[in-house]
Amino acid sequence: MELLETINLQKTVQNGDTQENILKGIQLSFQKGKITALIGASGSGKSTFLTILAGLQSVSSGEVLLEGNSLVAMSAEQLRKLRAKEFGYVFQYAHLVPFLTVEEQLHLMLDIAASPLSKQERKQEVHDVLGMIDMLHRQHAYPSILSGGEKQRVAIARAVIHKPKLLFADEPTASLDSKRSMDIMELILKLTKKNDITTLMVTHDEDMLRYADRVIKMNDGKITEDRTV
Ligand SMILES: Nc1ncnc2c1ncn2[C@@H]1O[C@H](COP(=O)(O)OP(=O)(O)OP(=O)(O)O)[C@@H](O)[C@H]1O
Repeated sequence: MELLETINLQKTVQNGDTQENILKGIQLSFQKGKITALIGASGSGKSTFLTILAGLQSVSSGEVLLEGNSLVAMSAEQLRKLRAKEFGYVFQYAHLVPFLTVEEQLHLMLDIAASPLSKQERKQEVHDVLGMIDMLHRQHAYPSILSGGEKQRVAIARAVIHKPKLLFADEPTASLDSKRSMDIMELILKLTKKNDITTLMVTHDEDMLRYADRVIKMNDGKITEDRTV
């Protein structure tokens, strides 16, 4: 069974007097552990598609199946639990909680995901992940003193510390220069491959495609290219 699958996925929105079809029957499946990059012109529907798969937006018709279970059929509460436990999110900006230290950001995520780890195991896990992102020296720092790249490293650690099944990344490197972008992608690769996390990433940056196992191109709400790299 595929990890994630969409069946004839459609999204229609009301723009003034007109109805606009922004996703026009998308049929795709995603294998476990792979990194898929979603590319395409501005307005082609990439973020809409990503946020629907991520359980953050509803469909107009069609299905989204996670290990065969319909996200469309879930109640708001079921979806909230699923998102907290099985999904991780990274956006263009880190969106760290300003009044929590670096290590507290990670502990908070383990709390939200209702991690089965004991207190001691959680401490160890946070310590290990901070080591992996080279941020142990900043564990007691607040976000305001961190650089853009450091903030994004913490955001990525926070997105995967609970070992979600899926990581959704919407332009995770868009706010960074090319060296830092590559560092961030290396980190995403390292952390997701280690835990067999499946990654879906929207990007405008051609240089980031080298980190993907698969590249899907969208145009006007449809898939126009799908290649394994
Ligand atoms: N809730 C909404 N109401 C009305 N129109 C919407 C809504 N959400 C998205 N759209 C429109 O649907 C189209 C697709 O938007 P989407 O954000 O998915 O595109 P995108 O490919 O991610 O674009 P970009 O690369 O610029 O971020 C756009 O024309 C957008 O204006």
